[in-house]
Amino acid sequence: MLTMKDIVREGHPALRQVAEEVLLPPSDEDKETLRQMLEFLKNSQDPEIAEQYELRSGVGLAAPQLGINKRMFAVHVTDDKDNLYSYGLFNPKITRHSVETTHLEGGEGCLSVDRDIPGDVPRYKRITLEGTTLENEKVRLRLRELPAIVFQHELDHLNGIMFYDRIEDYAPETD
Ligand SMILES: Cc1nc(NNC(=O)[C@H](CC2CCCC2)CN(O)CO)c(F)c(N2CCN3CCOC[C@@H]3C2)n1
Ligand code: NI
Repeated sequence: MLTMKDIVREGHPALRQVAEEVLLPPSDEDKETLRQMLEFLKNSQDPEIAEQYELRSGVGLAAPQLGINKRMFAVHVTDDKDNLYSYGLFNPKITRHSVETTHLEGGEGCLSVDRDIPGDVPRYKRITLEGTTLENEKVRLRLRELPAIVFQHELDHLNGIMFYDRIEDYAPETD
């Protein structure tokens, strides 16, 4: 099973690369890796398992965070209407997005970043994302709010972008 020791941290070159497309149909090895990533997220959201294996909780995980330079990520997140979005996706891409943006209250974090970095991370409020599932089926997802934010955070990892790259540096407010 994957644990925190498998997750690379800031400074590892994989976090700043543009990951390579996965050849389809996905190999058994790529499917196994993606399945393990999804399992990590589920484990990390189980209080007992998370405590036992000292896992930081996650709702998303991208292959570059394992030092794997491939365009694939896993998401396991529930939205405000209790809809569960649980996917392992190969070669995801955003095909449409709202002009409107949103951000996570309290900012974002990252399992590859061992420090708190405050600041709003602007994300599209709504996105349409296409990709290939673990069952090698093309899927088109229309996402909004938290799921949309999570998928955008993971897609950024496939392009070597960290959440704090998107925090605008405001001039300090003059009182
Ligand atoms: C929002 C949130 N971010 C958590 N961690 N950070 C991550 O997932 C990073 C990715 C997220 C950071 C901001 C957007 C994407 C990992 N990243 O670095 C991957 O690239 C959480 F753990 C979490 N939840 C809420 C739901 N809860 C259900 C019960 O179990 C605990 C779980 C905790 N919500
Ligand atoms: Ni991250």
